Amino acid sequence: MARNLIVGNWKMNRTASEAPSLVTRLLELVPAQLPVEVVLAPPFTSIPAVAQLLAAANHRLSLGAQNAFWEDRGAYTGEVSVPMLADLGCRYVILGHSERRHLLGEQDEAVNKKVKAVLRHGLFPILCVGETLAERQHGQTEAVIRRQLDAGLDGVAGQELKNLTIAYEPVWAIGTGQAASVEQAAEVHRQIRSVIGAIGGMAAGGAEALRILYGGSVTAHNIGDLLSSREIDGALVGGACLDPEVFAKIINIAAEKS
Ligand SMILES: O=C[C@H](O)COP(=O)(O)O
Repeated sequence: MARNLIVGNWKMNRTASEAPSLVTRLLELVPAQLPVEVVLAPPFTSIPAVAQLLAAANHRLSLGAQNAFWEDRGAYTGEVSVPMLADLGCRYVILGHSERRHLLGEQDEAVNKKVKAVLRHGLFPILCVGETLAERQHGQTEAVIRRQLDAGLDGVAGQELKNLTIAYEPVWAIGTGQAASVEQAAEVHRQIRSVIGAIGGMAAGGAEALRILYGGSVTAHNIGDLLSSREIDGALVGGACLDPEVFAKIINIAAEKS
């Protein structure tokens, strides 16, 4: 498994008719074999179109989703289950994104059920955690991260943690153009590693293999510096992944750093 992981979270952007031009251009710009793992996470409606293009191009890019429900099937209007995503070829599922927590009221308990459902079906959850600006200013960053990890991973067995990726996304850095500094990100990544180490009952350093991504205003200009820190194992990219030229630059810089 490649150490670095770059995930493009399209959020609620691009229709299914618009998706192919973005992906086709990206595939032209990025080599088929990469020393870095790349995941495209389009909206649910574009997943089939993107899956088809990736399969036809025989490219090693993976597919991800931006959310999933915890039950497999049933009367849950508007929800999409993990088996439905697996059936479309999704490998990763982003969970607990701050936009879902803050704009849609998603609670830790729901995030936890989703993490467990994704693991149960053999897919890979990307659990997002991060503090607001007010929480950082009040010195609560570590406590917030610890709460989100403890609650989000409640009941997850130690051996399942190897399939988990964490994305540290300070809310104040998302879509603002003001990314966290490498030092700020690395400090929180160290805290995350220590919390996960404790949850997994690992000895000190045992959580070293855990992949922790940074997200929040990642660009082609700052990805190189971010990945120079050994604490940062990749990026969850929002706005910049919608421009194939920029996203390809990010991927190619990450490949050089791998
Ligand atoms: O999931 C991606 C993050 O929310 C970051 O978004 P951004 O790169 O537009 O700041």
